[in-house]
Amino acid sequence: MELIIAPDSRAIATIVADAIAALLDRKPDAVLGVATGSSPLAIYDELATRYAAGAISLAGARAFMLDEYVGLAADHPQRYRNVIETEFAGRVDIDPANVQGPDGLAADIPAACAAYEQAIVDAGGVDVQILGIGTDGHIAFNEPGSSLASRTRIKTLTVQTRQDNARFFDGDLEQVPTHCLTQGLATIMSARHLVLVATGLAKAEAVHHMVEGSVSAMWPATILQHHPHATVLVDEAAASRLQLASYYRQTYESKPAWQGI
Ligand SMILES: N[C@@H]1[C@@H](O)[C@H](O)[C@@H](COP(=O)(O)O)O[C@@H]1O
Repeated sequence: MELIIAPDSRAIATIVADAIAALLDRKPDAVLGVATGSSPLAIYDELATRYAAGAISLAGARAFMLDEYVGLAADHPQRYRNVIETEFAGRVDIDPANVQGPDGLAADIPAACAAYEQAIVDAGGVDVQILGIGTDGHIAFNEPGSSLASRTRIKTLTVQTRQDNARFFDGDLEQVPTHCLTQGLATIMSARHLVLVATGLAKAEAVHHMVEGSVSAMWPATILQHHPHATVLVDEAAASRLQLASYYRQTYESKPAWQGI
């Protein structure tokens, strides 16, 4: 696992956008894994800026979403499909038909989850998966206790996650759905490169466990320790509980630029 401590989310976004631009250069039909939440927003801003400047094109790219709330109306602004359209897909030239997500309105949820897994396989797998992390260490919506071998399925959200996300629902916990569909931890682990972004003090404990704790379903993000190519980008606040912070800094500072992330 590579750990990068950067000054702020803009600096993080530049590093991640550089990696995505390099990927698109060598593979114009790259498969991106896109995440919701506030953590990836600066990355989407940076990609939109580079697209507007003519520096990158996502015309051939494909994208798969991590997760979706169950039961939110098709036009609900917090439906993750709509959030991804607003924050990412609608700001670049990706073909909307090439952006897929789990169907939180499916009548047959197990069938929809199986079909989603197959769609990712049929696309050749995800090249780079952008991830955030919940304060309880969840990735996508794999809450504590999630099987480390899980695939796309329905999950019950914890009260903590619903409270964390209530800010997107007028601060009203009752409006936050209780269930979601989410890629499983094994689904996420199948991506060729994982890029996890975390900023702010509220993430410091989860980041510490993810990077330096024991691998455990109680801190689902610890599964990244088993990935051969995982990059974790954090700001100073999110890094504040890391025991080996100075080692990570030295390692990144002495890394040749040509290596990228
Ligand atoms: N399902 C999403 C996760 O993918 C995201 O990582 C997490 C953290 O969100 P934020 O980046 O806003 O802190 O929120 C939600 O639970």
